[in-house]
Amino acid sequence: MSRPAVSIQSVSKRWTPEGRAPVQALEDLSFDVAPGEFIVLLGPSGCGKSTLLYMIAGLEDVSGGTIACDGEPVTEPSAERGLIFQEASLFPWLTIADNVAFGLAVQHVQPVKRREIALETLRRVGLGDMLDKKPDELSGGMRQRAACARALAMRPKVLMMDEPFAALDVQTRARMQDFLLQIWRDSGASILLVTHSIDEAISLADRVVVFTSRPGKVKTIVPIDLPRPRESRDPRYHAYRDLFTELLADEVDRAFAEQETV
Ligand SMILES: Nc1ncnc2c1ncn2[C@@H]1O[C@H](COP(=O)(O)OP(=O)(O)OP(=O)(O)O)[C@@H](O)[C@H]1O
Repeated sequence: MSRPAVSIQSVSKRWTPEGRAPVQALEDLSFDVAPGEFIVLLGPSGCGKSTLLYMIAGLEDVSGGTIACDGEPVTEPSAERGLIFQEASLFPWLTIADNVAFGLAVQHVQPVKRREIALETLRRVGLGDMLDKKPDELSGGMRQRAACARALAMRPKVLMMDEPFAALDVQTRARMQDFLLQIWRDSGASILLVTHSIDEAISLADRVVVFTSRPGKVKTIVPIDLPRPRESRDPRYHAYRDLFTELLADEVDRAFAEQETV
């Protein structure tokens, strides 16, 4: 078997906010992500999904355990690991092309080459006509595509997305999911995507990692054994929906029961 793109071994994370009780966000978390695999992280609010992405991105330290990407322990951020947030975090004063080229400048790519890569990537995400627009001249879906282009321009091996489509309307969200599957196939990157939407998880994932309520642990990992594009009328799709609804309801009930006994 090939080396995992991401290997998470016995990872824990404890936050110690100043003047407040420590928070055990994650506990003894272990799973691997294969090269080119699409993983969705699903779990109740506050179970540590975003925290896990930040640690894989190298933006936060683990409190215990190890995270390795392509066999190398993660100690700092790297262009090989892109992170996309719910709100496209583009620089409002730069054009879309300059936003995409920005990360390349940090990597010391020459200006002509930067522009070339930015144009090529923006064309790939369907924004070839928007190069000189500023972010606030674009719709929410377009801004999110530009944020994807900025991450893709760095040719990441791992792309992490934290509820990337949560702020979009239903139709735009469905289109963005199709778009994401297309760029995932084209780029060959592994994807880790956080969502609260069971349908988004079933539509996109190779495997869904379901978290327990805080402290987040792996409750179960469910491979989605359905051909793409996934058809929501398929009875097997419904079976997955029922399964995830039940798994999440258990965790939300458990979190409420614990709050009541505190
Ligand atoms: N910088 C921080 N300092 C202190 N505590 C934090 C910090 N970041 C997150 N936490 C706490 O860690 C826990 C996990 O947070 P995290 O945002 O990772 O969960 P999540 O599963 O992504 O939640 P949601 O689905 O609501 O976005 C929460 O209790 C949160 O309050």
